[in-house]
Amino acid sequence: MTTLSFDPSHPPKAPLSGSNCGSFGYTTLQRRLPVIVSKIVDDVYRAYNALSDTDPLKAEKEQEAKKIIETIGGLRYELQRDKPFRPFTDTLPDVEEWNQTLAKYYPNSSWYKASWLFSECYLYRRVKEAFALTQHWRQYDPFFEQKQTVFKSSQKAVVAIAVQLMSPTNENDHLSALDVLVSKGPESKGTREAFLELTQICLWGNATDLSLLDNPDLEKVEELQRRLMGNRHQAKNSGNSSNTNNDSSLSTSEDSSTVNADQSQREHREDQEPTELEKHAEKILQNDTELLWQKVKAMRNGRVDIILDNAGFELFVDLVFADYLVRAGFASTVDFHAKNIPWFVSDVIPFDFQWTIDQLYKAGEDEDKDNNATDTSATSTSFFNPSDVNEQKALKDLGKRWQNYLQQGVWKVGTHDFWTSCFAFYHLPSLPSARDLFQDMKKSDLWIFKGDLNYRKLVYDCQWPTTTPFTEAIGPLSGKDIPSLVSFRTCKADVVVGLKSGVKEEVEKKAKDWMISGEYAVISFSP
Ligand SMILES: O=P(O)(O)OC[C@H]1O[C@](O)(CO)[C@@H](O)[C@@H]1O
Repeated sequence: MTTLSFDPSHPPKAPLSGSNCGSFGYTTLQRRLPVIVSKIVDDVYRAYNALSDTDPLKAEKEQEAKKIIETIGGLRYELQRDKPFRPFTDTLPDVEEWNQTLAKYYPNSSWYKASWLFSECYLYRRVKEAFALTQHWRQYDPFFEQKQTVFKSSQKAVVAIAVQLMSPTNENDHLSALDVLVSKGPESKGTREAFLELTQICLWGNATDLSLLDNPDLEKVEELQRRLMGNRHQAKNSGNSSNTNNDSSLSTSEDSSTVNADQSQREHREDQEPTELEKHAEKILQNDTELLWQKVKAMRNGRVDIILDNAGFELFVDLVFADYLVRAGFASTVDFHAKNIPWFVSDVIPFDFQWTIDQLYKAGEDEDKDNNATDTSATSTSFFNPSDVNEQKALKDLGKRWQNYLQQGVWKVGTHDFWTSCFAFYHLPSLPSARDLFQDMKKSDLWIFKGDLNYRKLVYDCQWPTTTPFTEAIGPLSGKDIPSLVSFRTCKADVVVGLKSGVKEEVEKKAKDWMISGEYAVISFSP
């Protein structure tokens, strides 16, 4: 392996590490990861118990499943006893790089000695190894069921957004709300307002990820989404599934085609309570939305790359945002980057991506089976099943539109081992194994990084003072030959940069756990 221009074990500042007692890294290694690992054991146990007696390979599958359970149990033991890292033994294409990195940069290192970032990535790669060493379970995603369950609890929010985007704005009008908004062109007020609202929805979609919720309380997830999408739900719950919701820019501006009407609605709104999204805007501690808008506004038929984070509701709102960029004419292609292997519990793998779109266009239809890699999960009714025909139609239309984007190459979904390596994004321009990815991504106009882990990898997960400029913390990624990039991230790890002086002290007074609770966020832009 060629020598790296940045030694992954020596970031530019002291790394976050499990060795710092009381840090979130420590809590994660001590408490959170053992729970996550135990849930994998439970999942595999359930999966092999659900194997059909008529399956001729049942005995073989069962034997392999027991081996996986034993291996994962061993992994938990190594983690809890802080045993030294060992090399990987499977034959996946990234093994050589992992093993060379371990040997060169982490000799004699272990879970609590290494950086938190490395240890955590190593753990998920070891989980993959346990499955990769089998014949029948190599494609199995032990997190799929959890992702599915939580996404199901997002149905109300998903339906509400779909209805808002897809419903005609009035009876004589066949155009959907989003189309009306963007039909006035990129410079129009409606297009800008839709942008402002959708960036926030896209941002806060990152607040409910499964690795943070050890025991996801589905009611809490729903409540959070209800609060964020508050005004949409009020409209929906009052039986109004078309666009008469006055508090949302997706339904107000220009949908009556007169700016005057829009203005009077805005004036009327001034007397009202701020919307939930407006209230949440105060919690965006670095908010570069305006800089991002200036960039996006100047783009015509460009290329956007979205480095995805979580499946479920977050993926859904990412797709909504990508749809907006296409319909407004800012982007003619969107390249989505998913993970190659199950990662940090709820990260999107390509199967999740297609599955999500499938569930939308199949809304309300009966179907036979869902297929994870084994025959263990079966459902007899469709995943989304709203009783209202307009709601069903909105989901279906959205799903069909997105499927068309995929078929026409407007949207592309790719993976690369770089995203599930141990490397921080500092290494993207210089890592030989990522050269193809980097060369391709350089053709883009804008990179959008979703979520906490991507942010940690952007800023190398180290102990930066919070006032460090974002462009400094991302090192080589702020270089001249790199496209503009933005990170949409709710804060779930103890590293935050880009704050004005005094902000940290202020927010600390309000919430001691502000860095890790997912309640606060940043939208950080690098031109
Ligand atoms: O899904 P996200 O937003 O990348 O978050 C991943 C989570 O996992 C962690 O990396 C730790 O397990 C946290 O930093 C973060 O809360």
